[in-house]
Amino acid sequence: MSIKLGIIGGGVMAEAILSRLLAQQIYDPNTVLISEPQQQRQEFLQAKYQVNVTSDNRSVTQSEVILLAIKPQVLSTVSGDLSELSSTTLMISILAGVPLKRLEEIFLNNPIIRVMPNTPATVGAAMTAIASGKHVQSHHLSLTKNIFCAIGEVVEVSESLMDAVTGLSGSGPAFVAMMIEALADGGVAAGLPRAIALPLALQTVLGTAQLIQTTGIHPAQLKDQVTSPGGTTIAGVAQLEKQGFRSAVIEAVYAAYKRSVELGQKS
Ligand SMILES: NC(=O)C1=CN([C@@H]2O[C@H](COP(=O)(O)OP(=O)(O)OC[C@H]3O[C@@H](n4cnc5c(N)ncnc54)[C@H](OP(=O)(O)O)[C@@H]3O)[C@@H](O)[C@H]2O)C=CC1
Ligand SMILES: O=C(O)[C@@H]1CCC=N1
Repeated sequence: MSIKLGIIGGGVMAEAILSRLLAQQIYDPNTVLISEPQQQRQEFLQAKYQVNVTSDNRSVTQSEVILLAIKPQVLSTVSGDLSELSSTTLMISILAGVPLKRLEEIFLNNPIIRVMPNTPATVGAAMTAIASGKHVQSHHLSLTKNIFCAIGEVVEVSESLMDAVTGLSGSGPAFVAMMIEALADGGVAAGLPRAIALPLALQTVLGTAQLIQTTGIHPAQLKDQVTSPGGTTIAGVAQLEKQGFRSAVIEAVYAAYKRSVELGQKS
């Protein structure tokens, strides 16, 4: 069977996307080829997902779609392997920071779409932003939306916003995971067994996100609703403000954005 989806780099994000695409039957495993240097990782991916694997990036060049899922730092090395690329292959890059302009210098005539998904892809709850390059036609965009709608929500943005997207929703799962961990630690400090604290923390974050999403309430209004006069919540809120919680989160997203810009300049 011919290869429809070639993936270069079989790491964390490739697996997060692949697992969902196969579960949703967007691709048959026979039609997927992953190029990955580590033999142990190849064997793992082949055994778990029944996909084709290789260590030779050149084997992927005739795929209908190529998902570039390597680190931005190895793009130059990988581009040398793709000199025989078919000009009809749709290139989808999830590389943080790397601009379309740079990708179009490498893959001269190919349609290229810059995409920033996130790891909740594994459970179909990703947030993905996409920006199209100059050779992209409507059928390329439809194909890309079809792929990324299968792993969660999709938004089309101007490329100039992609580094900011990367700082927020690309890196965001790590920040939220730290918040969940810290909430659970707080519960443990207050005497809860960890086995109880973690599910409480998790459901609190999940439920709050659902509440804000479903009702459309502003986050500040929800905070006010929870905060009884002279009560427990305002005592906690005062501590968060004293410790610079909101500022820390803002600065985290901004630092991730700046790093995305920097990675693009180095690519
Ligand atoms: N992790 C995330 O949450 C997100 C990541 N991204 C982007 O996705 C990309 C991949 O990130 P992530 O999955 O976290 O990284 P990983 O390091 O987990 O995956 C990259 C994979 O590429 C392999 N690789 C290295 N060199 C080559 C090569 N020359 N040819 C083919 N494969 C190679 C690596 O192998 P080895 O380990 O042996 O080096 C590794 O398995 C990055 O560009 C990142 O910016 C985008 C959104 C979210
Ligand atoms: O940390 C990184 O560079 C990648 C990009 C977005 C999430 N992870």
